[in-house]
Amino acid sequence: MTVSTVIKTDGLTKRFPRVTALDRLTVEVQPGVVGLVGANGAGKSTLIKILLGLSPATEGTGQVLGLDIATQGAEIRERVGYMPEHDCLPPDVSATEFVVHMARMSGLPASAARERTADTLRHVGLYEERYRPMGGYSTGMKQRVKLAQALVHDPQLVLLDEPTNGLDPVGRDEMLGLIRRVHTDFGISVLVTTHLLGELERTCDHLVVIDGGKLLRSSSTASFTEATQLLAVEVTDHPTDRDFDAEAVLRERLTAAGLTVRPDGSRILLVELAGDGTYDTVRDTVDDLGLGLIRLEQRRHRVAEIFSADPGVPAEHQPQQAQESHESHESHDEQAAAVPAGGEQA
Ligand SMILES: Nc1ncnc2c1ncn2[C@@H]1O[C@H](COP(=O)(O)OP(=O)(O)OP(=O)(O)O)[C@@H](O)[C@H]1O
Repeated sequence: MTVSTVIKTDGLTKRFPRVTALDRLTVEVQPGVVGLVGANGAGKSTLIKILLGLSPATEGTGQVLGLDIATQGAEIRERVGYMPEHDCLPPDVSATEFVVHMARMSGLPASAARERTADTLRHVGLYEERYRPMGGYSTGMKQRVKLAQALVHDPQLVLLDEPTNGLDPVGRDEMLGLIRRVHTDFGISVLVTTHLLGELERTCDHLVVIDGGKLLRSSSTASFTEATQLLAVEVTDHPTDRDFDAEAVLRERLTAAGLTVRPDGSRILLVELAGDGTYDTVRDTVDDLGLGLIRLEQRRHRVAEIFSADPGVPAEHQPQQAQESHESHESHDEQAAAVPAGGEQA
């Protein structure tokens, strides 16, 4: 373990009477924003509770910030913030009262607790509302309070369990921005869980993917989303001929030029890259046909592919990609990037 390692587990196992929630999980997490990816029931919440020393492992060992999860739970919780998945806020108290209380529980003196609470609530974007009872808060406001209480004691690491749950696309984007800033503005490391993959691709430096309690892969986000050998091509309709099937004719011409082409949905063609000349061939063919180019871009891999590529992962274990794409207000280009290299919509 290097000095800067924030989380390290070795053979971590958690067995419940009817299910093995974690199965010999060995993983190391460095500082930064790290996504813990897995479908519902993959073992994410169980791992977080074990890392906090709140639930004992059945087998295996682990350290958080160099502290032993089996014997130093209290020290870990002093240095780590935790945002639980479920609604845990008392409805009759205000955000200020609640976060001050949590700060006092973490050992801050009264005046420091009040000061830190005001700063932290401002940081997460709660202003006048912070004096109102939380029972009347929207889901987005409640998620912000939960984040604030995780940050109020100035931890070195925060564990955020599904922080975007229940939020609409705008709320999700705001929360993801906040999470990113927790690291960039304050240098706090973040381990964030979600079953929405696109979110993590945009927010995290590194991803740990688990399924059925087992580690599928742990690597940088960039290595999950590296470029494929496919060009996505989208063209305009013919300017004058309404009956001209632009995609079909273009496909025919590109194939005749020696390229391998297949359709991807109704408007996009996927062209296999065969050297640098492929770009020129596509551009010239589109131009010859009197069409305009809307898109000519190299496809990137998606995190979702690790699940579809692993035959051991049944369909019900697949994290949500499609639902997210439909709900999200990503730009047209990002939507396109949501289509895996295999050609089918995830
Ligand atoms: N206290 C418990 N007793 C028995 N089984 C449990 C307990 N807690 C979790 N499990 C089981 O362990 C497995 C992993 O659950 P866990 O909550 O860690 O998954 P998760 O990845 O966090 O999913 P979710 O996003 O749905 O919370 C599931 O099959 C779950 O039913």
